[in-house]
Amino acid sequence: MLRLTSPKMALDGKIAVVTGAAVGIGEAIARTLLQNSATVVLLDVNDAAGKAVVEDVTKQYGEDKALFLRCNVESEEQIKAAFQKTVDTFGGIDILCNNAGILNESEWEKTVSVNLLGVVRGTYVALQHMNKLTGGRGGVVVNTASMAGLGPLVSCPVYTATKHGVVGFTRAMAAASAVSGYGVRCNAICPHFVQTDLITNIKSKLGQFSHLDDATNQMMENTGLLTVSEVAESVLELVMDETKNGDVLMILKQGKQYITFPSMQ
Ligand SMILES: NC(=O)c1ccc[n+]([C@@H]2O[C@H](COP(=O)([O-])OP(=O)(O)OC[C@H]3O[C@@H](n4cnc5c(N)ncnc54)[C@H](O)[C@@H]3O)[C@@H](O)[C@H]2O)c1
Ligand SMILES: CCCCC[C@H](O)/C=C/C=C\C=C\C=C\[C@@H](O)[C@@H](O)CCCC(=O)O
Repeated sequence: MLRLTSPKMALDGKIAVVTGAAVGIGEAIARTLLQNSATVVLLDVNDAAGKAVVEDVTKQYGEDKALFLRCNVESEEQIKAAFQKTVDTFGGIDILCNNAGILNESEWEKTVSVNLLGVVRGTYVALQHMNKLTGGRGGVVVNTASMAGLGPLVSCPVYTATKHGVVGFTRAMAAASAVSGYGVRCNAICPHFVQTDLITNIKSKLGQFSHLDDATNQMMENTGLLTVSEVAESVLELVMDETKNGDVLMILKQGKQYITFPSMQ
């Protein structure tokens, strides 16, 4: 295939928004998109860390390639403002990575609000800008689910529910977009355990299920930990491969695999 640009230029001119981008997987996603020439808006509630990432990547990629905006994905108002600022500043949105997420079985309603409702809010607001039927130029949404979106974690039933919801929402949105002609692809990643803050002090995050942490800790020991870069590379694959819509990519230490779901027909 004749490449008109180098692979690293593949996202030149594309505008990406990444939620939960200040640290962890989101930071790695933002850096990987920048490395491939996208312009990236980083959204998070951690101002200090988010601004530090932007300061660092600006040295590497130049001015006007990255912007940090404080945005709590629990607030539709803040999401609308951040996305409008993105469009006003850079001219549109081509890529959305709904990545922000927490693990807290005590504050389980907050977990639902961030992990599931935050993905719905982000997708619906982004569609107002990306949908070809309403003046957008199409694009792709990649949602960060989890292996807990494919199978239950005994120690965190609500977290499990949110991630199952992200997988289901992503697949349904992908179908709705395809049938409606929105021109927006929707995909999800399901990483196994990744070395980030989210999995530190797990027992303190399990609430009434803290006595069940052994099974999860044992699984973590058995499977090993993914790096954030390994996860970000999978996000890049789903962003760049325009054949992917409604796809769910499981990411394990030993490799990655697209999930096949039972046919409903
Ligand atoms: N670490 C893992 O083992 C693992 C595995 C699979 C999936 N995930 C998922 O990956 C995503 C990123 O998690 P991580 O491991 O990088 O965790 P992390 O705690 O290192 O980073 C999460 C980021 O999201 C931000 N955030 C939290 N609540 C927010 C909100 N309301 N609005 C905006 N930003 C918010 C945090 O400030 C932080 O910067 C989450 O959705 C998580 O469920 C993590
Ligand atoms: C308490 C840690 C939460 C980490 C959340 C993060 O999203 C990582 C998830 C990684 C793996 C999840 C695997 C789920 C496997 C299930 O299908 C089941 O096989 C697990 C059985 C053991 C258990 O702890 O429930």
